[in-house]
Amino acid sequence: MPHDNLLTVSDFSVVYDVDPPVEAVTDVRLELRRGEILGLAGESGCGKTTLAYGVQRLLKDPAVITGGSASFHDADGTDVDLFGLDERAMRRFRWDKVSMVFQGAMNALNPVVAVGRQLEDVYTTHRPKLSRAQRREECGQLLDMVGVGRDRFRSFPHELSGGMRQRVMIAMALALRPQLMIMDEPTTALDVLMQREILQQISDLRTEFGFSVIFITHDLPLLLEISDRIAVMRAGRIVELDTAANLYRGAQHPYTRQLLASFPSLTGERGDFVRGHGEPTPAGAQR
Ligand SMILES: Nc1ncnc2c1ncn2[C@@H]1O[C@H](COP(=O)(O)OP(=O)(O)OP(=O)(O)O)[C@@H](O)[C@H]1O
Repeated sequence: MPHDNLLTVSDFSVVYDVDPPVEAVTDVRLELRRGEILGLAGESGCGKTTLAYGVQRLLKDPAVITGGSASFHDADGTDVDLFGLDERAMRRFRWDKVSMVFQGAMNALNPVVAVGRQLEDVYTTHRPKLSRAQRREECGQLLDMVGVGRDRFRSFPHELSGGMRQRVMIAMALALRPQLMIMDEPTTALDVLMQREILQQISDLRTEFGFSVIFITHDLPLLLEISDRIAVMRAGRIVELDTAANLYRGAQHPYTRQLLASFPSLTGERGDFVRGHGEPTPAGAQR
């Protein structure tokens, strides 16, 4: 039986070794459940990206992991100590188990290669045993799943809108069926309608495939809608972690309340945080 959690992070700390040193993440404890969408909220500079990249050991100098551990509970029943793997094993782990979609990802596509071909390359590199026909079929399915459509296989990036290109990147992130997807402001550059459609799709795909998502954004109203649970970070620490519904209805920490109150769409006329008609419904509130 696989562990209920996918990832356990304990007492994790990261310092940027500059003068004076920046304590970007301090003593973070986090348990990510299998199949959940966990939102990471907090103001710019509070350490969200450092935390998400740090547990995958993707940070470079001057970042120094000064303490803590991270354990990945693989669906096959094994526990992987992320800070104990050598570089090679870590690279393989990142490809097989985790994938990332970030804000500018859609601009990372090669402009002179058709998007389907770029998707196919993921399989050529990482699933060399697949036949060409199998690869093509997988790519077609993926393009359909993310709402691009397999008929766009031969399109070049410039022939697709930003939203479509970002969907192609999501297809790539899904290609190897990761257990964890880390999304860092993946829809921030897109218009609201496109943003909504993509988020709905991510949520549906998560239900279908059972992967977990760590979703990073400073857009708290959006997190309330799509997350199962939300961790609120401030100055490198998680100050509150609860279901979206509980945070929305009764945040405990003054900073969380302050953060909620800073979004006009969540506040009343006097700027208080209130619940009312037409407000976004937190994901967890419907269950
Ligand atoms: N290379 C670096 N050198 C020094 N300090 C850094 C470096 N990268 C980040 N920091 C600092 O570490 C802290 C956390 O930054 P981080 O990018 O993790 O925050 P964030 O919450 O993801 O912010 P944003 O939403 O703006 O991306 C900030 O104070 C930032 O200035």
